[in-house]
Amino acid sequence: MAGLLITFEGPDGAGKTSALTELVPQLRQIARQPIIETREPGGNPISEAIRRIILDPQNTAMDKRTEALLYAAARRQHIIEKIRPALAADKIVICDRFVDSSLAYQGAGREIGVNAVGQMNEFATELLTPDLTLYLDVPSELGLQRIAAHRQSQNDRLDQEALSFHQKVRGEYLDLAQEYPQRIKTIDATQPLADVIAACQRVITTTYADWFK
Ligand SMILES: Nc1ncnc2c1ncn2[C@@H]1O[C@H](COP(=O)(O)OP(=O)(O)OP(=O)(O)O)[C@@H](O)[C@H]1O
Ligand SMILES: Cc1cn([C@H]2C[C@H](O)[C@@H](COP(=O)(O)O)O2)c(=O)[nH]c1=O
Repeated sequence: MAGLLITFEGPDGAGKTSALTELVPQLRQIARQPIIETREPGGNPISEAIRRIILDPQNTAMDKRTEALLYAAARRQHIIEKIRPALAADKIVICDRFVDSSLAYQGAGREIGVNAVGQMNEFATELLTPDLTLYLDVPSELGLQRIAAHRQSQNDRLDQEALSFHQKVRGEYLDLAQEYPQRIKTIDATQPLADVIAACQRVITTTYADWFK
């Protein structure tokens, strides 16, 4: 058995972090293998340091290709230090964001091009692809409203982007979900959080029934 890589994706404010906070402990109770929860950019000290640089609102001078390279560099280190060893040990890795984020945010949002960003990530990941991706879909306006309503600290550099940027990001996620329907399952994240969590759990446990009691 090789491990399972399950990723969560969505526009800012879709509720991935909120959903995972409740979902992962629930899944741990019924999983037959250990679950590793992690996130991108981040997941280990080097990648978390890169995260701080990328998201720092002071870094207004950052070029969009520099940004894309930094996300890919953080991802590479994350895969080497954490994801690959966990998969090799047959664990279930649940990751908040992965390559689809780069395709949506840098490829479409920053208009670098989805193919160019995809190629760069093929180099970084050596083609490691999630087994399953849950895409939490919300209209960009709602995602941004949620962030504004619950803001506890200064917005990060990407949260501060214009609505049109976030709309391009969501548009690319919707295209990816159409292109890869076997891997990417769309969850309506405008529902109450409890329903979003239940829907995610249902998709994971029915798709990988053998992995759960
Ligand atoms: N289904 C929901 N209904 C209403 N509010 C929600 C829902 N899901 C999350 N929220 C609220 O929206 C805000 C953003 O949620 P969260 O931080 O989980 O999103 P996220 O997808 O992780 O966003 P980001 O990628 O920007 O970190 C939080 O304050 C959370 O309480
Ligand atoms: C992995 C990845 C992330 N992003 C963006 C998406 C978000 O705006 C931030 C990460 O913050 P979160 O609160 O942890 O969701 O970074 C991106 O643009 N490209 C990527 O590859």
